[in-house]
Amino acid sequence: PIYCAKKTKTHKDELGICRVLLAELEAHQDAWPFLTPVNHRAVPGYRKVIKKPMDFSTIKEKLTSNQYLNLETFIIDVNLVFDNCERFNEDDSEIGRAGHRMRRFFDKRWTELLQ
Ligand SMILES: Cc1nnc(-c2cnn(C)c2N)n1CCCn1ccnc1
Repeated sequence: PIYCAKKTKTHKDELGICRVLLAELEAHQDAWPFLTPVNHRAVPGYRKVIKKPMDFSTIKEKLTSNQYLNLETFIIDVNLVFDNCERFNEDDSEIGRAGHRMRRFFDKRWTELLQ
């Protein structure tokens, strides 16, 4: 059609996309470092270095308690998981590599879902 309005997504549509994306992140084989909050009592330096801890279970709790205004605020929290991982872990480490793989997977999936 000549006139093609950009279909705006309702809040419900966006939250549906967040649920799909989070389920895929949690199911990913490289998700294991990010499934639950880092135990900062057991990980020296973590609380000092990482000002805003974030993990997939916390994101799920925020999603189910309607704390995300839109897809963007959800994406900000997911990226926080990966940015924290990069800050605290060497690129050439098990957890560092898992973080890079998960970020690449997430970037690919949300751009696909938004097309
Ligand atoms: C996420 C994340 N970023 N850094 C760590 C971590 C935890 N301990 N150490 C020495 C790190 N560098 N994590 C959490 C990884 C959670 N984990 C570790 C083994 N199974 C889950």
